Amino acid sequence: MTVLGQHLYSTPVVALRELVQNAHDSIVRRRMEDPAVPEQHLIRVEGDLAAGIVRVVDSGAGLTDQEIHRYLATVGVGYTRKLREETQSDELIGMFGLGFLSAFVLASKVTVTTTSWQTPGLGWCYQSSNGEQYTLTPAEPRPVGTVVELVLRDSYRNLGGNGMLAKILRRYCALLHVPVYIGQDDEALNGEAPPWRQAQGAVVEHTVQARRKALAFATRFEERFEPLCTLPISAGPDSDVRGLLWVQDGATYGTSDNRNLSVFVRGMLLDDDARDLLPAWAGFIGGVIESNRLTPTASREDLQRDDAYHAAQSALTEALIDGLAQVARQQPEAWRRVLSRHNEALLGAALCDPRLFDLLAESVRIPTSQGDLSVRSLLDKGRIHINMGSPGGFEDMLFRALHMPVARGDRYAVVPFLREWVSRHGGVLIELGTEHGNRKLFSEDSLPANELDWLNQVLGNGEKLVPARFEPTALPLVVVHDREAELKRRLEADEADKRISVAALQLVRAFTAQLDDSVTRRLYLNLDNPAVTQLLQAYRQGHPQAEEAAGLLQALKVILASGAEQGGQLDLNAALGRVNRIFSLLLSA
Ligand SMILES: Nc1ncnc2c1ncn2[C@@H]1O[C@H](COP(=O)(O)OP(=O)(O)OP(=O)(O)O)[C@@H](O)[C@H]1O
Repeated sequence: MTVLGQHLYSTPVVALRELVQNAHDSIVRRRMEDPAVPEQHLIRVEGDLAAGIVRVVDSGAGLTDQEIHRYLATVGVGYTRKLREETQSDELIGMFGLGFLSAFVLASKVTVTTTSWQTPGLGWCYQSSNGEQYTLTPAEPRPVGTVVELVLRDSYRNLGGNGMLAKILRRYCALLHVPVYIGQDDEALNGEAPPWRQAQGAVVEHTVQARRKALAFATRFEERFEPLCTLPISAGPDSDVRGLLWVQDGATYGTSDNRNLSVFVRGMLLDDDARDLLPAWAGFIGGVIESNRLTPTASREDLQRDDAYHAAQSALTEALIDGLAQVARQQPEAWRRVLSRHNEALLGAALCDPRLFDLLAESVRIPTSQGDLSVRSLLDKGRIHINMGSPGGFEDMLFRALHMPVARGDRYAVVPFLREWVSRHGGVLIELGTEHGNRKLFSEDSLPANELDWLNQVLGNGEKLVPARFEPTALPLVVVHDREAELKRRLEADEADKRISVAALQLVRAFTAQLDDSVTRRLYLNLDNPAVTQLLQAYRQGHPQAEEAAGLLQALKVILASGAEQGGQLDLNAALGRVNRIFSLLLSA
């Protein structure tokens, strides 16, 4: 009893939902069985704060004394399941024969007064303080239906307030098909049907007015964000899921997960955090859905991962992709806001589905050294440059000199997105800092061995010297860090080992084994640069000042590198000293 009553549910408040659900099922039963059934049915939940009492009143089928013994008082057995199996009804909610027990968690005494439609002249009163022992006595007949009265335990007395009851039940019962009234209210808390039930036919019409209604509905459900625009979900052949998704109006980062999905089964809220039904990339999506096919677990707070669940998952992904495409087509202003709020998440999303990629390819923005730009404005003669290092590296310096933006490969999803983009739309992606990328940026050339030796001596600080030709020609030389070698070092560092699992580590090792880290820095010397050509000429002619002039270039290298990164390895003060010395040498000559 303790396990079933107390530990099955995450919160004792669920008991209120269970009682309203029983009232609902009893009304459905009466509609099916009682030929003289009244037109109007209702459920009324009344609280008495001072007395610490809650009453749930229904105009349902009521129970006979036999039924009380057999169904209400027997754990794991319910008339509801029997009826459900006989009629295959989609309306009945209960199935496990357990929910009523949860009342004893909230209440020190439960009294059920009931009159069955089968015996309208008789009343029965069930009473129990623990669900194990109970009494059943005849009572004054009441109008057909049932009153369940809870005398609340001290710790739950606040549930006796009508305001509190309304707050709780508004969430659970928002989509229930029978009106639920609180206290003496004459307006039901679930009076307004959700937008998808109001629409004629299967598909929600997309008029401005319908959109406004849907947005107002979404606003009531989304607690943390303002909904930005809504996306309808209609039932299809594989899944009966219907409802509404919306894009949240709050900035996300690539991996933010604010998915928020409430699932109603047969009109009753089952799970208000069913985020796994939404695709993982939809971190900026909220929604409400309903279905009769999804199967609750016994606690009725989660869903079984069955065929219906997987069908619902696919239906939601489809609705999401179609819905976003529709917003892009029909609501340009909302679409602009979607793009600006969730740019980073959408970059990642685009990689998960080719249709999303098509939708977003031209409109998402790529973070670059010059701010966020569309892929088109990053293209330079069919080439897109991407910095595989962190910002502030030589790549940024080089591209600043070229007046060209370079994409930031250190940001979420940028590298795979750009790779996908060029594979679909053509163009060349130059990944700077990788050997492959460098070869595209610097066309390597050669020099005689003696010249290379001398240059190494006067310009080098342990880098590999590579004679090359590159833009801008005004730049005589640049030190380039090998990003793959850096990555290899980082991945193989001991501290990384501690943070990752053995399996992941094996993968990492397999990957890094392929990376050549024998060269960590290359010094590209620009043979198109006038200073470099003159220097080489001076060396060849045995010019007495050739070494001093080289010293100036070496100083420039150090100064540029210190502005870029890891200048710490080079002596900036010595370089500045050399500039001063050569300066005074020139002027005194
Ligand atoms: N208000 C009510 N009016 C009429 N019958 C009721 C009422 N509440 C409970 N019952 C009867 O008692 C049975 C047991 O109820 P209980 O809440 O324990 O389980 P259930 O609703 O059948 O299933 P679940 O555990 O899935 O909610 C019901 O099947 C129904 O026959």
